[in-house]
Amino acid sequence: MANGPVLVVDFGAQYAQLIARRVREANVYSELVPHSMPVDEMLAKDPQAIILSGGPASVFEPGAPRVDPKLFDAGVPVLGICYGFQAMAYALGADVDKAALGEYGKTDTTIDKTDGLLAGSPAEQDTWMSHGVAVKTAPAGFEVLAHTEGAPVAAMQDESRKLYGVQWHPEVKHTPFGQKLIETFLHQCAGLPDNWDASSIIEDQVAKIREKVGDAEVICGLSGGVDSAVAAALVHKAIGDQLTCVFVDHGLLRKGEVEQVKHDFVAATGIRLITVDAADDFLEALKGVSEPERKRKIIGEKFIRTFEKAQRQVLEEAGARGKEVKFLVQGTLYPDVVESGGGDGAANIKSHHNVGGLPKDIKFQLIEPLRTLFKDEVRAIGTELGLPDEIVWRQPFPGPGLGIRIIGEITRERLDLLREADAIAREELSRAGLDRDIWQCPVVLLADVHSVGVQGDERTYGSPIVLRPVSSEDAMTADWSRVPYDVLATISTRITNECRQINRVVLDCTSKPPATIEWE
Ligand SMILES: Nc1ncnc2c1ncn2[C@@H]1O[C@H](COP(=O)(O)OP(=O)(O)OP(=O)(O)O)[C@@H](O)[C@H]1O
Ligand SMILES: O=c1[nH]c(=O)c2[nH+]cn([C@@H]3O[C@H](COP(=O)(O)O)[C@@H](O)[C@H]3O)c2[nH]1
Ligand SMILES: NC(=O)CC[C@H](N)C(=O)O
Ligand SMILES: [Mg+2]
Repeated sequence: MANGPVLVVDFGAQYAQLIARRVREANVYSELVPHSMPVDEMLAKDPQAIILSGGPASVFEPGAPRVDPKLFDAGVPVLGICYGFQAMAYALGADVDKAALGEYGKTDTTIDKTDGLLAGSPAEQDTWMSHGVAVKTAPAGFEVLAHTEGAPVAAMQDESRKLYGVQWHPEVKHTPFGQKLIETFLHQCAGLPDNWDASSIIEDQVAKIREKVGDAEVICGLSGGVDSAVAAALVHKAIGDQLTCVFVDHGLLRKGEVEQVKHDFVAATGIRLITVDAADDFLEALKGVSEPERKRKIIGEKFIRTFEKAQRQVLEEAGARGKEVKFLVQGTLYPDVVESGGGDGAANIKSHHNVGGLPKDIKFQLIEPLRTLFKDEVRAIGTELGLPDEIVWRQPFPGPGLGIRIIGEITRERLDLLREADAIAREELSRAGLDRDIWQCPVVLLADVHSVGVQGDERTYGSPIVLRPVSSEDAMTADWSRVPYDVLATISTRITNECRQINRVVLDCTSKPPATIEWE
């Protein structure tokens, strides 16, 4: 039997990685490949099964990506989802055309046959749909398993060839039986064992890192956050003392952060760490800049220059004078990549400093063992590696730090002010026991906005502070947290009393989408 990965073929879907992630959740190894990869190359990977993703195109239009029918004769189980399902049906000669009724969102679905792919499924169920094209008749050899008002064939299978397709999206949380369908496809239809979990990811990455690095020296950009701590622990497991972590104090950190990271990280991991004070350098380069993308690009470049400059000190501390540092480890996750426009056909929402903000002439080779994963998976790996809860459950803090939380130009005075307000908010949220309920709470200074206040019978004309507490699972979507009013009241009173220039505290009650978590 094949023992390669389950291949997820990306047709430009919003959530192709989400399919790969659901497969991992079913304890099966998966890899994402672009639809432009020739079928022979896909089959050369010895896939145990193939999932065809959704996508924006209409399969009958010129230029739409097609599937080579050869794929269906290879004896590999295939599941088509939405566009992937339509493309499969079209390639096998079915009638695929504009739907009589487009279906977007929750859709009543009738299951005609609870068998094979839909074994054990309730006869009526809600599914999440997003389609304007429909499969009108099933290809020869297939049986129809389900229909909806707009999709005469909403699910189909040919058990003898192990080919399956669904019009709906089983990968989204809003399809209640979605994960069950994916598990049935993998374990029952394709007969795959569940043998892939956090410890397999660790083993796999450790082997890959060892092979790539050899006896070279490696640095890791360490922020004290979850992602870089887990990446560092993983690389340390692979190459031990060849790794040195570099923590950059860019002047955009929160109150007390430098001391806390230095102490906690080394105490928890014993990994060698050097701290570089680069605040003057970063703040000089950011002088006069208010446009968020420019800030991000400057910060991304300065990080790399700082790592380059730190090289000599790193080699000295590592007892490796005369060698060079060839690799840079970063704790990049998939959301950083997709938001920076790095997904196949995905839009650039913001250039995360560690992906879209990197300079072109970077001379390090990157090691990013978490690049295809989501935060909750990374947390599971951190726990498996033995990192303490304080690190694994730390709230995210963006690499560009307070630099993207001052709306307007960054100055030392504004940073000091924001640092105080942020420290108060964090202290009160922790005191109220809300640390685990809240994913993170950006505190944002609207530096160029002024409003009138009255303090001590005097007129003031100060700037507002925004509180942005959110709940989330993976930062791809988020909701605003319903923090109790009395906690908000305490934070507001303390900030306006203790930070003289602030005369107003406001709450951001917007979900993501339409907003993002950070303001810039
Ligand atoms: N102050 C810093 N010094 C060195 N490297 C940094 C710093 N801030 C960020 N980085 C690098 O950039 C990467 C991306 O930052 P990001 O904030 O997404 O991750 P993180 O800080 O490790 O985790 P979290 O999302 O939990 O804050 C980090 O994993 C790390 O490699
Ligand atoms: O390391 C980072 N570099 C960045 O440039 C960056 N921008 C946003 N973030 C963090 O990513 C998550 C999603 O943020 P947004 O909803 O604001 O896009 C949230 O957790 C943000 O704090 C960043 N992290
Ligand atoms: N989400 C999808 O994969 C959509 C498929 C196709 N573009 C349709 O509208 O039916
Ligand atoms: Mg961070």
